[in-house]
Amino acid sequence: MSTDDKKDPASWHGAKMDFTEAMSYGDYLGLDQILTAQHPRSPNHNEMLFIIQHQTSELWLKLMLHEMHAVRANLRAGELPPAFKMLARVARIMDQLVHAWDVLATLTPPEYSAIRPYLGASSGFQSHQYRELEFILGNKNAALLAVHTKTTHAYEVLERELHAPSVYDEAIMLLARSGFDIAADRLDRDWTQPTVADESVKAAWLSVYQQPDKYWALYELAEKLVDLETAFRFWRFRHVTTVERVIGFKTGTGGTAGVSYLRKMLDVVLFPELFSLRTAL
Ligand code: HEM
Ligand SMILES: N[C@@H](CC(=O)c1ccccc1NC=O)C(=O)O
Repeated sequence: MSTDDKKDPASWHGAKMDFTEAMSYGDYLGLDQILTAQHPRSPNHNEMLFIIQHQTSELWLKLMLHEMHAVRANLRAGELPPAFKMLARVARIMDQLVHAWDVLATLTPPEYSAIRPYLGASSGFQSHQYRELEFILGNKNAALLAVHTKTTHAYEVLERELHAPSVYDEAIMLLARSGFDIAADRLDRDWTQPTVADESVKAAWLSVYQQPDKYWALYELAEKLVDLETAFRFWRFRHVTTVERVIGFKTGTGGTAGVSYLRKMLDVVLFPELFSLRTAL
């Protein structure tokens, strides 16, 4: 690099400097929109943390949904290797969100209490992307559509997802196509209902785990799903413990009892047979 280079505003180590005609980093990423979407409502310094923590979570949720829709399509098409790759990615994203709680836990009760009155009735309970993720994983609950206005895109998406087989339903259909004897009412059911444990599904997964060499792809699928559910459980646990640390046992802004509601959610089992079969191994 010559001294001239350092002085020339059109060149720094050969880097392109003029983007009047070309697409720049910020153009490509839509940074003008993203970086002007933080609107603190309180005078409190810590609200920026609260906003960015949620916005980044929503971006990761968006990617998780993008991946999970593709996982379901790949399972349906019997394309397992790409589905494995995506499931592994989603589990790692979930791990990242688990660790993100460490940042939010730096928010102390008095700091949050200064922000909370400005949140009104808004709550993560109303996150349509979170609800869609629960639905695509099989934790269906039609009653929760009501927080979304009927005419909105979010409502339509959630309604469509409520009626569609979950990723786990697709895995079970794959078991049947692989020759396992799955109960007919498990293969064609009311998809709006949450996953319920089924003995024929448990027996099929048990065979897979008893002969991994014979059923390697299904075995790998099962373990990828267990990885994902494990990460999700950690997320739920960190949520409720962080909430207890920050607001104690106050009622939630979304109207639920708060910590006791979130604790109840720790009982949700997304892929029941994949966990219950372990006792038999
Ligand atoms: C100080 C931080 C937080 C507090 C005090 C808090 C508190 C709560 C409470 C009390 C609920 C129950 C619903 C209600 O009545 O409002 C809830 C639900 C929820 N929160 Fe948070 N939360 C916090 C951070 C977060 C973060 C960072 C996320 C990430 C996106 C999040 C996502 C959710 C979701 C998705 C629900 C619905 C859970 C379900 O229905 O199973 N929350 N939160
Ligand atoms: N439910 C929380 C409020 C809350 O956490 C929240 C409010 C607005 C936007 C995101 C939120 N995060 C998760 O619920 C509370 O009761 O304090």
